[in-house]
Amino acid sequence: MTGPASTRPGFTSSAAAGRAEAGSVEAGSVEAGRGPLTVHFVPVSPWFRPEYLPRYASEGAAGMDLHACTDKPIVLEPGARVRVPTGIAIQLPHPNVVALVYARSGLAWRHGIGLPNGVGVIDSDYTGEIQVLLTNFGTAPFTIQPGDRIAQIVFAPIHLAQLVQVDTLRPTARGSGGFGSTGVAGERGGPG
Ligand SMILES: O=c1ccn([C@H]2C[C@H](O)[C@@H](COP(=O)(O)OP(=O)(O)OP(=O)(O)O)O2)c(=O)[nH]1
Repeated sequence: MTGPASTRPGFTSSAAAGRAEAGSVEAGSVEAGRGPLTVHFVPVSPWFRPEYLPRYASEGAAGMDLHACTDKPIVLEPGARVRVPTGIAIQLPHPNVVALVYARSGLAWRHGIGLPNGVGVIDSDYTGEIQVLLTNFGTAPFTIQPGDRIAQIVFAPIHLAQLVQVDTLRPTARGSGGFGSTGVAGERGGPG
């Protein structure tokens, strides 16, 4: 049974997932952080298939899942790292937009698969293939099959900062305290 059609850009129900076509990401406002964002993409791999197009897996998902676009499985030994192609290159519409590649928590929890770079930052002027760096932090070899959803990509507005030197900074309660200065117990308060 098919549920009500989603109006969310980039989201397709599993029934419709296979119908997504290259170039079919919907248009919308390009204003950063203000709703739908048009992101042009081109398939750049001979192994790319329409079902590898990133999409939101649920109506409220923040990230689109990225698929491994490979011709054969990749075996990731414990401690090893690999660069997994996704088969697509994107054009971010504005310098104030960034795409961020994050781990999938299920892979991290179940298999110890994470990103050695923490978060992948896709610059607005990068037009190469998006690649996902993965490390096997677990204890058993992990096999990535072609088409597997290996990470997720989040589009976010950013500020481009201008650094201005000043003599002093505005006082705050925290001041220079950091790196655990508030302790770990439920109630806040520094150690001792
Ligand atoms: O997980 C990632 C991280 C980066 N990139 C691409 C997009 C990004 O715009 C480019 C450069 O990434 P970054 O700035 O993190 O790399 P760098 O080590 O600083 O290299 P560069 O000197 O090329 O900027 O590589 C990916 O495809 N996946």
